[in-house]
Amino acid sequence: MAAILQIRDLKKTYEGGFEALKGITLDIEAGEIIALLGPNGAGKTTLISTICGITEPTSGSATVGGHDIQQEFRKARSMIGLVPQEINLEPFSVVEDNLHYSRGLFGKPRDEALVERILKRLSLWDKRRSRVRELSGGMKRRVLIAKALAHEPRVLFLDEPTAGVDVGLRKDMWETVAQLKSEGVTIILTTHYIEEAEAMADRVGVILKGQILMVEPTQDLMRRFGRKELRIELRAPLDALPAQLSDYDIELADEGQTLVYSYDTHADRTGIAGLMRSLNEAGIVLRDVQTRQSSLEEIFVDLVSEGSTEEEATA
Ligand SMILES: Nc1ncnc2c1ncn2[C@@H]1O[C@H](COP(=O)(O)OP(=O)(O)OP(=O)(O)O)[C@@H](O)[C@H]1O
Repeated sequence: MAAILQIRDLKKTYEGGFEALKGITLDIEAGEIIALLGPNGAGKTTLISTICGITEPTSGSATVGGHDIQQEFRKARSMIGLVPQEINLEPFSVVEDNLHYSRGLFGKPRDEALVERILKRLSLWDKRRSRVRELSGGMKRRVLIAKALAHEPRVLFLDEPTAGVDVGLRKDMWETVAQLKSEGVTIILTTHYIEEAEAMADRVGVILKGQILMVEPTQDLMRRFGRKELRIELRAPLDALPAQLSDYDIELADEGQTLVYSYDTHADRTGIAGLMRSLNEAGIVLRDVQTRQSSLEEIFVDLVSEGSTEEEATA
């Protein structure tokens, strides 16, 4: 099946010559959630704005449901719901009017039942007659999502949906997104919160300086780049590593009180059994052991710093 969103060598140079997108190519399958991760200024918003027709690409192309974003703009755009980073709602507007109005803009007939479903799904039903300015920040964000869904898009862009939202509401938002996915909506979200990508996304795309560094299933990314650490707390501290341990990728920490052994989570053999035997032979007595998997955050920081170094090296 063809990808619902196909992006081909998309470039954007802003007036003044700044290259915000340097050739993005990406396929997104129907029904998946993809998180675009990248530091400030990486080009995430520019990518979304270009696909949504807010910004003109300098070159390259993209299709949504087979419709070219430039040649068939209206068809492509009607398949997209956009939840912008900024809360751009009219403060005096009534919540439900935003949905009816947005549907109208896309030339779709008024549909009370649909608006009711969307508002209920986003826990906004009892606020339907409230004015936007009376709502909390988190509620306003939900109105933005509700509004973006009013014309029944198949693809939803969420540009930093939980920026400035407290932890409880953030989890709430994740549940909403998971529910939308279960209804077949394709979701592309940008985020600074790595845990958000980890919790929600099927795939993660890392964007840096207008380029996609990599796109991988979230689990694969963590397995491939993630390392695990075995931290062994010792009964008595060591001054130096004994010779029996010289073959292991091992370090002393906590002033000799802890041995830290790093190993590949996807290797056939972790070497842990051998290490335990060697410790025994060396007469080292253990007090406690713990394992720790590197987080997506650490992987991301590594990837971004590697990406910057490579770019500098080739510049
Ligand atoms: N209209 C514009 N004219 C010139 N430069 C722009 C314009 N809009 C964005 N840029 C620049 O393009 C780069 C990418 O910006 P963009 O907003 O796409 O990044 P981002 O990855 O979304 O960042 P953030 O996470 O901070 O939102 C930035 O360096 C920004 O200053």
